[in-house]
Amino acid sequence: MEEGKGRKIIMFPLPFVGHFNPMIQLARIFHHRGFSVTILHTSFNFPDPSHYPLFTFRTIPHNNAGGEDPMTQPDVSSMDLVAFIRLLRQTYAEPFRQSLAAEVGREKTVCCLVYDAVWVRNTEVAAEELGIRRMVLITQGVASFCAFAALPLLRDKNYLHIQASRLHELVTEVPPLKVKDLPVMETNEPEEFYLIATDMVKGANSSSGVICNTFEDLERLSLMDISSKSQVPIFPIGPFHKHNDNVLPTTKNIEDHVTTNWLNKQEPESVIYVSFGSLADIEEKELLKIAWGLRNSERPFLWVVRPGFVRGTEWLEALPSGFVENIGQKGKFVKWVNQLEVLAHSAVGAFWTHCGWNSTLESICEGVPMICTPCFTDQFVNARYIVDVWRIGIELERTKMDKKEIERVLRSIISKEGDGIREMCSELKERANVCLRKDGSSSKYLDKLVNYVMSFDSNALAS
Ligand SMILES: O=c1ccn([C@@H]2O[C@H](COP(=O)(O)OP(=O)(O)O[C@H]3O[C@H](CO)[C@@H](O)[C@H](O)[C@H]3O)[C@@H](O)[C@H]2O)c(=O)[nH]1
Repeated sequence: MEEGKGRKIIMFPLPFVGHFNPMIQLARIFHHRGFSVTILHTSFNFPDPSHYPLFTFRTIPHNNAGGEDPMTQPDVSSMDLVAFIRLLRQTYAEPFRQSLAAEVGREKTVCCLVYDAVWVRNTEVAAEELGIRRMVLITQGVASFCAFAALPLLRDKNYLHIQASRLHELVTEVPPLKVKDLPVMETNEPEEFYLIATDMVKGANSSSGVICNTFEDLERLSLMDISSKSQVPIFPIGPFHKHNDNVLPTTKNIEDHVTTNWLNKQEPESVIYVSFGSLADIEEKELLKIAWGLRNSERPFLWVVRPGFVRGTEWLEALPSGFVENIGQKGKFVKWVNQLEVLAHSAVGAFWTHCGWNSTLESICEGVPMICTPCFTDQFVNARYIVDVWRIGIELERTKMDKKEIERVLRSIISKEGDGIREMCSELKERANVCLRKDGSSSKYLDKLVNYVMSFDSNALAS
């Protein structure tokens, strides 16, 4: 399709896998509709552009011209995520403004900026100065966005510092969430976290529109909720990765082939796939509980243990000597996998996940039941919806995790007890397929989005 021909969209992703992947998938969706796309990316975590030949990439340098990169200083690696995001926002605010101005000066066909909701203030000011329309991408679910939007109210009502004895109470302002599901985070900078979360909502509400990686049938009530509170158009066009086989190009390495060969040898729906995404880390003692629980469940498992996953040590050193050898072919440990391929493999019977939004959607699209161990922010919200609303998973709380409980949950989800969950998974998978058909809700919203962006003037001064 050629609708967007001659028009350029500038995109500004947050440089983490869980945020970059959906932005690139969205870029491919726009490209498919004829737009050209330039990605402005921080020098930190700069991707290999040769993997994404459809797009132009420009590096945004850090703010310490000629000096050391503030993002790679030794003390940065020990920072908590909130402090890290604060530093990221400070480091790239002015360089982003200059990069955007240079891009707009060079290109007369720019019709809008699409940026990750977390960047907010830096981008708002820069885009407004240049008269560029800005649209926000929410890489999380809409239910969690609604919970972020409710944070000021919840803070006024003192929910954010509630006693441990009330953690299981329903929060009537944001049902079906319980106090323990509120999208908060353990951090040394709680005020900064509150600022990032509330800025994100304000930034979205003052933008020209919000693009969400979700579909109407999945989050209907939450979509109605934000639409009723916000003046800006909302475009739920997900799941992004299912548009036109929008699978990101990956270079296959030997490890991927070995993993596929191993999966090919397993019984259908027998394997527990374990991955906690790209950011969460765990304590050494948690690693041990997971390892023993997996072993004792006697189910085959595929476990992603990426570097940095265990706080302060290498995972292999944390396990008793001989543990991996004793597991033998029953379990497989890998640093990283092609998750979409793994979830689509017929041998996979359940996904033990931290409930990051991409993993949640990917699992829904493949109809795989989930075991939910959320670690921070939106993951708590996603877990509640997976377990209580969509009924496609079982909760395995991080604080309650011990080897017996793990063993029990792993055995039950793969057995007859998991039948009801599997039925709901198939139903939801089908609904995800339907929304992407020509007359499905996500396809219709995408047409609306394309027409909307087409209505923006190139390098528009009007807003
Ligand atoms: O071995 C692996 C592990 C992960 N992935 C991919 O990496 C992405 C991980 O994304 P997600 O599941 O969302 O987890 P995080 O990396 O933790 O994502 C961050 O960003 C998400 C979107 O904002 C939030 O929902 C999470 O809470 C936040 O931690 C997914 O696309 C996976 O397919 C792989 O390809 N291979």
